[in-house]
Amino acid sequence: MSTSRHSRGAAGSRPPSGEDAPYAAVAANLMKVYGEGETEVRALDDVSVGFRAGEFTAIMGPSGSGKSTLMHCMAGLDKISSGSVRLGDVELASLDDNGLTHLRRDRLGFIFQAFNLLPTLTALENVTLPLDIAGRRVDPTWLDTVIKTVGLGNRLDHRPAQLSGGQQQRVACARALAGRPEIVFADEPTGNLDSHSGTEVLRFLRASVTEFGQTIVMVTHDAVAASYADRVLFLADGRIVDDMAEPTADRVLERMRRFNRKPGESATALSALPL
Ligand SMILES: Nc1ncnc2c1ncn2[C@@H]1O[C@H](COP(=O)(O)OP(=O)(O)OP(=O)(O)O)[C@@H](O)[C@H]1O
Repeated sequence: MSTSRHSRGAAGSRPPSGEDAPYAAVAANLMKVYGEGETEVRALDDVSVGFRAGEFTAIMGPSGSGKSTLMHCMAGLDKISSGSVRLGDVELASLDDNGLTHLRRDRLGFIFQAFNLLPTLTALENVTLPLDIAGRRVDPTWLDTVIKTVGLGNRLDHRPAQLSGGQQQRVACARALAGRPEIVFADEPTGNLDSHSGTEVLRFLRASVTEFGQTIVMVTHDAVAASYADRVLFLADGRIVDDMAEPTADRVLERMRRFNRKPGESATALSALPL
């Protein structure tokens, strides 16, 4: 497995990220409880975290640790039990359902594992659909840049069924970026792709951060995918238990293995275990 990082280097046009960058989203003492009484589950247990503008963050952790719940709460897709979530200067709890719908539509981009393209529309129509629905003007120069970066040039007239999985996910990536969202939330974007297509999608996400200053938050189970990020947050039992800067696949894998290790067991004894 490669230990290399993925060219996070500062491009000339890149806005400041790192310690000085403003936060695109902040959660403070975030709690999310499902059910009650004996069936109560604390999916998020007092989570406080900030996502800096222009940074690519991966969220990892064992199954059931709260990754999807955190992403859904940050994106206004799920109501929180207590605490606070702010996107830019907007407190999500202050918005009603209509306000949340507008916020998601106008300020956020989404990429899902299952592409979620409309089968009757062409690739280009899928890319511009959210803007068309919102009645927003498509910036032709920006659209051109996104489509070139994602490498879809000669397939814009194709319908999803005429595209490979990797091409469909690249359409979904272009759709997420077309409206210049403040944050793109990606939920296992490479989960349905072979490694070659997955690499193409991850390179595009990386490039959109490095070259355009996009902010991305991505849930993944894949250490290689996480190594494209600037930072990896590790969740366990609804809490953030680690925060790794400039990850490599090997360091991420080693950290994930520690979740499976019983006290006293050595790293070598478990190194052959499948995750
Ligand atoms: N709608 C729901 N109702 C009840 N419990 C839920 C609901 N959604 C999630 N949970 C519980 O909350 C906890 C966190 O779930 P979540 O889906 O966020 O974990 P995850 O880390 O994304 O898991 P995976 O890697 O398997 O997708 C789990 O115990 C899960 O069973």
